[in-house]
Amino acid sequence: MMATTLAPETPDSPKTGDRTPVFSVRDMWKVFGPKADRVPGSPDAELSAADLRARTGCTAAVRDVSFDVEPGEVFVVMGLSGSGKSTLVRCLTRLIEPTSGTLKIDGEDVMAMDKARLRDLRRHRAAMVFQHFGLLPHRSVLDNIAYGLEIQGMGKAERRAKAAEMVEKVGLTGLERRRPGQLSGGQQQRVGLARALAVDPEVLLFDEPFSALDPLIRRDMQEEVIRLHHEERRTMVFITHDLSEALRLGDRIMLMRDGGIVQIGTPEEIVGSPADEYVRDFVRDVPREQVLTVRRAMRPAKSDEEDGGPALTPGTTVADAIEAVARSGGPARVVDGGRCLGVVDHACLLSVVAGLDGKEAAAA
Ligand SMILES: Nc1ncnc2c1ncn2[C@@H]1O[C@H](COP(=O)(O)OP(=O)(O)OP(=O)(O)O)[C@@H](O)[C@H]1O
Repeated sequence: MMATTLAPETPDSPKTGDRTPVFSVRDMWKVFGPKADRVPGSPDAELSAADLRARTGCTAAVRDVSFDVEPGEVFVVMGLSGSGKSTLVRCLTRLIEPTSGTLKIDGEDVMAMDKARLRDLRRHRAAMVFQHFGLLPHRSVLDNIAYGLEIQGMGKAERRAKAAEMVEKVGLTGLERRRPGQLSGGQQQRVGLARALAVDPEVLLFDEPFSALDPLIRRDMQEEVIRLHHEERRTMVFITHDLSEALRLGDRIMLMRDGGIVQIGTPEEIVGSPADEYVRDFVRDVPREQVLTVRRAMRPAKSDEEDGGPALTPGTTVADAIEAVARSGGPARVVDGGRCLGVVDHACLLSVVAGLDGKEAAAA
């Protein structure tokens, strides 16, 4: 069994559990190699990746994976190269056929879908944005964006009008007539994004879309995704091997290693309560004060502290709380819906930064 931690509900993260998940994955395996379907459920399934390869010639790219993607969340799949991210996300629309397990979209069994239904799923419900944008070189920006609509059979005038809307949405106004070769990498990725958005899919799947971009443009594109997400609340599954990208974008992060899940949690849970040494190592250099919040740092308020001092929401980062406490010179209250949940002072903020908050703080 893989150790998985499911995120608890918090006021700042999308609610879980009260709606049908967009994707629901259970016990999924994808094994490449000879007689791959014999591996799941057999004693070989317990072997390490290297031993499995040596004994059977098979690679378990996805290993007994179970998780839900909730409506409206940005769900980040993170892991080192070869950990199984791309294979897993391609399995979600059966671009790669899972070897075993169950898979549902909005409660509907994806494994039972016939070819026509699957085509419909990929065209209308789950659009993919790739690292290599796959743009058509001889078509204009506008026609590239309209391409998915053309495949859907939409008439020319209608699809161009829709594409023009998307041009504006992703900040490409003025570039509609250009060919992809006349655009920068970041602009080309915006075209890829606009093309995926144009079909108005329920969920966007991003496969390392920004890894070829230089850092400043990458940052721009991340902000674009965050802005779009805030505007539309569209569900997004985002693959990256970059931890800072995962922390910036993810409502929840699923960390993979050797095809399995090591931990699923909010950025705060991953950084603040790593599931094991592997995760701890992964997050070692993360500036904790920028990810952890006062929810984790606070202590109970004494009776004379409940009314005075600055008020912070529970989602305030420790970095912002340090500034508030330094300015006021005294403790700050953590207030939610008019109720004082606790206070943060110099000592508790410092212990979070120093990584001394540990289990007692989480329990409190
Ligand atoms: N068609 C295939 N046949 C055999 N093995 C494969 C195939 N595709 C992927 N693999 C193996 O499955 C494992 C997971 O690969 P995958 O591409 O999903 O990882 P990834 O985490 O997306 O890596 P990267 O970040 O480098 O893209 C790797 O060991 C890879 O070599």
